[in-house]
Amino acid sequence: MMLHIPGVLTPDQVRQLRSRMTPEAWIDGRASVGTQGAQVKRNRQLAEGTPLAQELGSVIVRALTANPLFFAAALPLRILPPYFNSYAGGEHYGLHIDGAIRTPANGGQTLRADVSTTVFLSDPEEYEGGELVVMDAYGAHEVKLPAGDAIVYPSSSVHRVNPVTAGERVASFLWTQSMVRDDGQRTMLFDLDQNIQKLRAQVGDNEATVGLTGHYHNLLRMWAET
Ligand SMILES: O=C(O)CCC(=O)C(=O)O
Ligand SMILES: [Fe+2]
Repeated sequence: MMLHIPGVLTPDQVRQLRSRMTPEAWIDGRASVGTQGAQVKRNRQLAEGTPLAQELGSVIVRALTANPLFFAAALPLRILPPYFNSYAGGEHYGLHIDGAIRTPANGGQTLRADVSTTVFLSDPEEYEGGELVVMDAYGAHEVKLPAGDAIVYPSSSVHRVNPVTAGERVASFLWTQSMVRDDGQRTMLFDLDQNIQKLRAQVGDNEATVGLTGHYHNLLRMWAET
């Protein structure tokens, strides 16, 4: 499932994060990638594990974990400390797949990447190109969102970032291990959850909505690892 989550960060939070990213903080993005990714990755990132990356990353993690849509879609068990990237002057990230197993720079707990997230920190008007393109069985999906919005997509999908031909595209990206490993199961749980919530808003709670909520939790009980 691909899901657009609007307003994860407020405009003020975006401004504050951006103001901390001074030019000298950026390093070659190939520092955090395997050999295949290194051949197609041309961008810059904040160095992993530094106090700056940790501080800015914790703003992103707090905002995402407090967001009901992110929680319902990703069902997070563990979140790797977020990364920050910048693309300008034709920089891009060619077709690749995110590695399955990730260990934080500071030696924290290893996780399995189930859900990939990009939080946009530049508005679409600030740059040309730079679309995140995610492939799935239904084709190629181009994503370019307002600053503060996020996209989540399965880490199992091949994707790329188109060259940024003018301006600068700044984003945060991160990997989540979900309590539910399988994207199809997560999608079913998300759809069920969202429809139960719609129903409860329309008719309030009754025996049927309680029963459906029970069904949601029983599926989660069947599929979740904690
Ligand atoms: O910049 C993005 O939106 C995604 C970056 C990406 O795919 C990666 O670093 O693996
Ligand atoms: Fe990626």
